[in-house]
Amino acid sequence: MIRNTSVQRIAIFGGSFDPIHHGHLISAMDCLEQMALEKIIFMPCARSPFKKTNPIASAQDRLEMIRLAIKPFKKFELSSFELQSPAPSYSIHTAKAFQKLFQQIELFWIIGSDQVQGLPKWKEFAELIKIVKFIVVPRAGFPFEKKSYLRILPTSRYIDISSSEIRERVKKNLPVIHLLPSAVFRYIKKHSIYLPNKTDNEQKA
Ligand SMILES: Nc1ncnc2c1ncn2[C@@H]1O[C@H](COP(=O)(O)OP(=O)(O)OP(=O)(O)O)[C@@H](O)[C@H]1O
Ligand SMILES: O=C(O)c1ccc[n+]([C@@H]2O[C@H](COP(=O)([O-])O)[C@@H](O)[C@H]2O)c1
Repeated sequence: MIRNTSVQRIAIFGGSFDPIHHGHLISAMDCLEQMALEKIIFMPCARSPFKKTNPIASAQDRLEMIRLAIKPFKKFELSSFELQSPAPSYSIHTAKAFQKLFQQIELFWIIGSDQVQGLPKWKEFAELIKIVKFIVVPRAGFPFEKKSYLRILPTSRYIDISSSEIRERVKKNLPVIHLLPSAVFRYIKKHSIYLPNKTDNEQKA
């Protein structure tokens, strides 16, 4: 493992990314620019702790879709760290591991505002907020209050796109090309992901 000795402002962007979409990419770029981050690490989870079912697309497909989506962005990186451990993926484990990787790091964790209310229920929350500060990207319908552990973008915007909408639209054979990068769209088509004939169990990670 290579150790980095300079102080860096790094954010982890954790999620199911089932699939990654323009909402994720716009949020990440807004965070990068407005919070003066050095880089953003996209961190697909095995399964989010509060979600009862596994993602529909396999871990390999979600990784590949993220790889394709972030290719044009120099400061976006991808990690398979959470996919190498059994579900669920607890952010405290990831945060501790990344803190150890760097000698001096200011670590952030990007979330949509739909996550803010449930944050205090995250595993080892008191410990987690000693390691990361959460950068909140607003989502329509999810207002939130300021807290010491939250960082709010100076100029924020709403991007009303979700992975669940995309999955539903693919199932119904409705267009989704406007909601995600075209390389991801082509990947979904080529590998027949999110089609109605595949049950959730058949498609589990
Ligand atoms: N359009 C968006 N605007 C702001 N934040 C978003 C947006 N989409 C997702 N996020 C945030 O990105 C993180 C990862 O989200 P996730 O991969 O679960 O996507 P999602 O679109 O919320 O998925 P689903 O619809 O399946 O719940 C979460 O913190 C979520 O709140
Ligand atoms: O650590 C926790 O307890 C915890 C609880 C809920 C969500 N998370 C993380 O939050 C990220 C977004 O999750 P989700 O549900 O929007 O896919 C993902 O990286 C999850 O692992 C983490």
